[in-house]
Amino acid sequence: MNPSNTSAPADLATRPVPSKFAQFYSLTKPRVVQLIVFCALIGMVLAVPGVPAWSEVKLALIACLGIWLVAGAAAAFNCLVEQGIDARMKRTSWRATAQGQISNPLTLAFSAGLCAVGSAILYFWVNPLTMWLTFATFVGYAVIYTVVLKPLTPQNIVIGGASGAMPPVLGWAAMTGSVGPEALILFLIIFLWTPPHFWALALYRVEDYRKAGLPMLPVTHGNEFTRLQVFLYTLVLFPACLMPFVFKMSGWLYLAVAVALSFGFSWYGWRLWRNYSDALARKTFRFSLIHLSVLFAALLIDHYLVY
Ligand code: HEM
Ligand SMILES: CC(C)=CCC/C(C)=C/CC/C(C)=C/COP(=O)(O)OP(=O)(O)O
Repeated sequence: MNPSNTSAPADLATRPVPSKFAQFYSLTKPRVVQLIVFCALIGMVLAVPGVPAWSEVKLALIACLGIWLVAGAAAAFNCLVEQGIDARMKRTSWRATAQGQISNPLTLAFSAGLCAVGSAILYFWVNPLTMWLTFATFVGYAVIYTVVLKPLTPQNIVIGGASGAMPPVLGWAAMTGSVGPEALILFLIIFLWTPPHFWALALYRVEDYRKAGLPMLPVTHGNEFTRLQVFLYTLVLFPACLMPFVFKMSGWLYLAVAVALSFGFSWYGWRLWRNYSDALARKTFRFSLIHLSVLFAALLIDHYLVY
């Protein structure tokens, strides 16, 4: 057992131990990675004008698999590195690595295995550019964000967010063998979305982060400053979300959805800034997930309506 799990909350003791498969699967942070792969898929869809040929559908599915495996590997590596921190935080103390249910060599082998298989799929069945960009994203999140930036600076998630924003670029590269300006617009949207997404959560989890000794913005700069940053980022994100329409990547349906979602997110940001409660911060975090999922789904639907 990992000695650090002595500080885990008491209710963990009463939880049934998940199966080995479930333990390994949860290390890949499945829900985050699902949205990541979905964003990559939208990059693929927008890269192919009109209705795709069967060969393009197959290529997209294979690329999704490769990106999914490497993203899961990055998440598992993060769990390995952060097991001590995870054990100190209520939200993450249940993780198999924090609980000492999976040994370090096994977690490392799992992460390396997923990364190797995913990279091989991308290299041989998609294209080398996508493999290298995906591998760079792995290093960006697993090493630069997790190991270097997270314990160092409250701007960790702003800089580290660049790796989370890469999926549409990976998707575009998978279908075209290049990186188009349209993919960079989608990158910009996720890049600007990440700070309000994460800081809304960090606001109501601030005690977790304080206990873990991590310099997240609400710990280093306080609640009020972080709320202002959340609000300002939702405002800057607003015009970025309109760019796909402005640059003719999408039509009126997307524009309507983007305006509604952006008003919604800014409205949450404004209310959070003016009148803080943990409940509202939690709702803002949840809305961030709806915002990105529905925005990208609108790009997908619009793409096939327009063509
Ligand atoms: C450096 C960038 C990011 C940071 C620091 C971050 C942080 C977090 C954290 C701490 C959670 C956990 C919430 C919880 O356990 O209650 C979370 C949840 C989530 N994040 Fe992010 N995130 C980032 C980027 C992204 C990106 C790029 C995506 C997708 C494109 C994403 C999608 C999600 C989803 C779907 C959840 C919900 C997971 C669940 O309900 O289990 N995140 N994020
Ligand atoms: C190859 C590829 C596409 C990689 C994608 C990288 C990736 C998984 C990005 C998502 C970002 C993420 C899970 C942040 C969680 O923050 P955290 O690690 O600070 O959260 P925690 O406190 O829950 O560990």
